[in-house]
Amino acid sequence: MRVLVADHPLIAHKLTYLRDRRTDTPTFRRLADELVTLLAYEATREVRVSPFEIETPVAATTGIHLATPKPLVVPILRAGLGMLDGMMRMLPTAEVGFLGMVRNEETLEAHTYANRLPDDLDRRQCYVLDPMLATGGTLIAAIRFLVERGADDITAITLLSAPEGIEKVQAGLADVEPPITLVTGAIDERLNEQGYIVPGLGDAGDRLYGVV
Ligand SMILES: O=P(O)(O)OC[C@H]1O[C@H](OP(=O)(O)OP(=O)(O)O)[C@H](O)[C@@H]1O
Ligand SMILES: O=c1cc[nH]c(=O)[nH]1
Ligand SMILES: [Mg+2]
Repeated sequence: MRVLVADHPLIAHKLTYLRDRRTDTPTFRRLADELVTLLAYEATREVRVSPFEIETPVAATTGIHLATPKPLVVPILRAGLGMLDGMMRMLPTAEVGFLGMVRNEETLEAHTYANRLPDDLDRRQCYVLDPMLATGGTLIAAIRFLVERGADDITAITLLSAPEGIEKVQAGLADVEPPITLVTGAIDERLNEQGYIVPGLGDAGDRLYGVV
């Protein structure tokens, strides 16, 4: 897996306010939305395009547009939904599929409770959205799901990642053939005993949806 940390002062600035426990839910949501648009710029560098003929008021020219089949954006419910609008602003014609996954707070195992994805993802480029990569269990399960259905190029976008989780994803997907890229806003210090990212931002789902 290729790991890209989007190293930019605007991203670090917005992440600082996102982390701050004093940041209220509406501001948290807005910052998550803004951050994903910045991360999407890096994450879509290799989005597939095809030539497209147009005429400007001055001359005929060849431009590009998104190739078909269109990319698939997959937010992982619940917290990944907070990144969907920002991503769709960047890729307005992409298709959206949903995966509902939740971590068991004791065992930290990821459990899939909802799947609304196309059955056939043959040759599809997929963008997985989840703000947090902690132990990595959720991302491994989500990526395996997509690969089993034929996805041939997968980019995960996270706002924060833990070093232990990145290592686990590398090891857990070592046998997976399609190229996998992780674009993240920052790699934090570590996980704590409860599997939370340190310093992190707390529970992303709770902070996005006002459960405190
Ligand atoms: O890397 P992992 O250890 O698997 O943890 C990361 C997952 O935990 C959070 O979701 P959570 O299970 O809290 O569900 P939620 O989005 O509904 O809050 C987060 O949004 C990731 O999906
Ligand atoms: O720090 C963490 C780890 C998992 N899920 C979260 O929402 N936050
Ligand atoms: Mg949660």
